[in-house]
Amino acid sequence: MDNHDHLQLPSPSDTFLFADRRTQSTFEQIPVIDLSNGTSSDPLVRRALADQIRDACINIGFFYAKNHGISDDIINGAVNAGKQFFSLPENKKTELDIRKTPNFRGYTALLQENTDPTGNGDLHEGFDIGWEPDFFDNQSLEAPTSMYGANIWPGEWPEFKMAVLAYYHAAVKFGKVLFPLFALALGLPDDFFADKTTKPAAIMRILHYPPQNPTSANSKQIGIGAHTDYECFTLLWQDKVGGLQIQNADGKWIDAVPIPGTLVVNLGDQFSRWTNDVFKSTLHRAINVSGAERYSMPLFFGTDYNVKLEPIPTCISPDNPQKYEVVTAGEYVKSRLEATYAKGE
Ligand SMILES: O=C(O)CCC(=O)C(=O)O
Ligand SMILES: [Fe+2]
Repeated sequence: MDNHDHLQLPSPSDTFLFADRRTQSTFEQIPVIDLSNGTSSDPLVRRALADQIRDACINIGFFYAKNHGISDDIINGAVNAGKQFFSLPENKKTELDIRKTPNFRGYTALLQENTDPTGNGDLHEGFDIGWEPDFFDNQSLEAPTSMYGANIWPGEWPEFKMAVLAYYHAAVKFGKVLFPLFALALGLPDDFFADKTTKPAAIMRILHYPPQNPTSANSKQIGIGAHTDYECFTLLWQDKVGGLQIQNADGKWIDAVPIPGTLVVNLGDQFSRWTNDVFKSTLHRAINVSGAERYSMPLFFGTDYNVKLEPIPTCISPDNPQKYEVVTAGEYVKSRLEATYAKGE
């Protein structure tokens, strides 16, 4: 006997037809999910966790993950490295201009990005890194597409690289805990995404949002314009300042207030495509009217470049026919990134 008698595994007849479970919920709150058992092998524990994740994904597209296992030291190391980097003179930062790299790595200046196509540029600056083969194994630095390949780093500053990579590794590791739970949440085998995330397309950013005048908060220039993310899911660390907002089905902006010790997890458009919109990639934006500098660190976790974003059969029904043409994950993200950076050219 164990203490899970009250929990039931789904019987085969319960096999979810997710297409019929989509909701248009008008959420006001974002749930907090405790991931301390995220790596448990107990099927009942995993099922219970996956059920919470499924509810959040179907109704909201966002949740807070607590007990994610990334230490404060690692988080603070990366944020502080970012703060120091952003305080460098502009010409030092633009030496690493993201538009000079073929694989979207490096520095983005204020207003250089335009995440909402109707906006006039985003009021943040950023520094981006991504997956390099050496991070996880000894494969050669073959670059099958321009999305892979080396990062660029500020010269003669090894501490910066170490601190940022330490967070990167830790966040990727946590992402690898979540992928099987998302699979379970979709009624799929635990390892459904394993062979699709061998070279994970995981771009990490450190973002700096200078404060903006509250009276301009509805203008076309905000911290990051309204958008959905491009990959499967995003892990976002945010500081205590606040400013992230999420739109519910009524069009109301709900504050994703900072909760210390948590990461915000939100779904992106790769997952909308896998699930034919059953899992929501919810519109969000950030506006920093706090008067203080704001820092955040998103990590966008997608599948390997060549994986096709084919809808999962249980997410299709006569009432929810296939919505998206099948494209590869990498080409999809690349086209979205190109559009985001087109403004500053
Ligand atoms: O900084 C934030 O709170 C949100 C960042 C974001 O939405 C993004 O980078 O896609
Ligand atoms: Fe986002």
